[in-house]
Amino acid sequence: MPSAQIYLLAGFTALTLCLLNRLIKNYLALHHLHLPGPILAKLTSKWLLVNFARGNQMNAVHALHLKHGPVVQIGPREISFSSGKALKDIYSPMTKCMKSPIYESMGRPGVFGMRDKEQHRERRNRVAHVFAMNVLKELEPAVQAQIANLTRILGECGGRPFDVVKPMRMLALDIMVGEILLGQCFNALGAADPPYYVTVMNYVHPMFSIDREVPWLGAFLRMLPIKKYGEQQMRDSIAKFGRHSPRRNIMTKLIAGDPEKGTLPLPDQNIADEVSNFIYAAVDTTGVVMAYFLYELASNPIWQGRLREELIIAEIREKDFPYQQIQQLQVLHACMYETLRLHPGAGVGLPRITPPGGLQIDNIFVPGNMTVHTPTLTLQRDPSVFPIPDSFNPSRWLTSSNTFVASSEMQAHTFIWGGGEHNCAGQNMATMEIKIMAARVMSEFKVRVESERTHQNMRMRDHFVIAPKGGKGLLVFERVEVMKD
Ligand code: HEM
Repeated sequence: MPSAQIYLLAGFTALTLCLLNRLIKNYLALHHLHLPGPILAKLTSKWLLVNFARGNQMNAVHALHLKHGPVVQIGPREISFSSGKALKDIYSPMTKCMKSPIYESMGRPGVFGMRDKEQHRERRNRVAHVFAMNVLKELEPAVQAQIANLTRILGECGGRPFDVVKPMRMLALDIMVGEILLGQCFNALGAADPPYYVTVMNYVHPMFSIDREVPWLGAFLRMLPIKKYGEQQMRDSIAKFGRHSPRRNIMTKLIAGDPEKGTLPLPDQNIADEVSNFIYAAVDTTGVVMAYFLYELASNPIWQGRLREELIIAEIREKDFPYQQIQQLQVLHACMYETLRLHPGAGVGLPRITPPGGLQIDNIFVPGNMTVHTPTLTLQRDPSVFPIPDSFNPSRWLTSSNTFVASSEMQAHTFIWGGGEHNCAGQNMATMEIKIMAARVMSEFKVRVESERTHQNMRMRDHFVIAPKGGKGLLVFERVEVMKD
């Protein structure tokens, strides 16, 4: 009778053969294309997963493009393209690519995670009314009040170093989730402890992608309280205000539907799902971009000066910061675009799957069911389109008479809000918040970086959404002298 060692050896050999078989299959999947890329990435998707888990996917892929050019293989069945042509092939409204399965693990089935094109189109139409410009107008007073709260806190700091990272996230939470989504104030900005589900969100980001590779962890994800958050908030809203409340927030608007267009409200469960996903889509993206906006202005006093000059000429402060006018400011727009070029909320490629019959992408025929993407960070730092790409230079977006302009090449290499049918539904809301914040803060304060440490801390990492590596960024805000006639 064979001994236990022989069984063990047989088991080990079988396992090794299985693994080898898998690695060889992986290696051969795209071998005929002879693409550059790390050998490990061609053998196993764990190369990308490890980089993701370390918050290093965006930087690792960017480094590969700098080394190898516009096409690199980053997984056995995964290719990253960095040209404007590829961007069009993968993400245009007519593309045959669809969102990759990873989106199904990003929260609950809502407009963000829906992969089926028909289903997505129907849902997007059903929620579109809450993102309309007239809704923005109604929401402006609440946004203004929250940002006035920020400038009050900055004033109270009295020139002491102020960490912009956590407060900007809390501000986005107060505005996006509190005021805009739910119509109730969290007062997270300035609170000693953040609301509980912020802590949960910190874990959710990395878990999403781990769920892609280690599906049993999905079971754990489904147990997190963030999943139930939308439901509780919706029940509270209906109990407090009824189903036909004239109150101005997205929750009440979703519950009421869009009577003007005859759009019926979604079933309650779907509303809860959407609200839960909007929280994910809205808070960290807007919060981190605002933090980087202040950081870039602090690092570039010349642009701070030019922006302040524009604000003074337009008498924005005297007129109490009306968004209708802030919206028209060209230097402000250029500064915001330049911030988003360098620090796109989502800097990694947004993963898409090629159609079963394959697809020609930037002169390469990619077989069906492969993951393809265009990393936003790399695209927006293409030196042939944006010279000296790592430097903050809003003048690349401005004519000599300070009019915002983007050449067709620049447009083709800008992917701040995603594209095609999946472009960001909340981009107007985010823009309003970012611009009012910058206009109010720059009208009242001069800002500078505290020390070299700030630059180190603000270097970027990402877990789909970008974040500062050091988790904080100390800036010093000092009141601007108000000129009197
Ligand atoms: C600076 C802030 C923001 C940035 C940079 C940003 C960026 C993006 C990007 C790149 C996408 C495309 C994702 C993909 O295709 O995988 C997206 C989608 C989306 N965003 Fe935003 N976003 C921001 C703020 C917001 C806000 C405030 C909301 C409000 C709820 C929002 C709601 C959404 C939704 C619902 C989608 C999914 C759209 C769809 O697939 O139909 N975003 N966003």
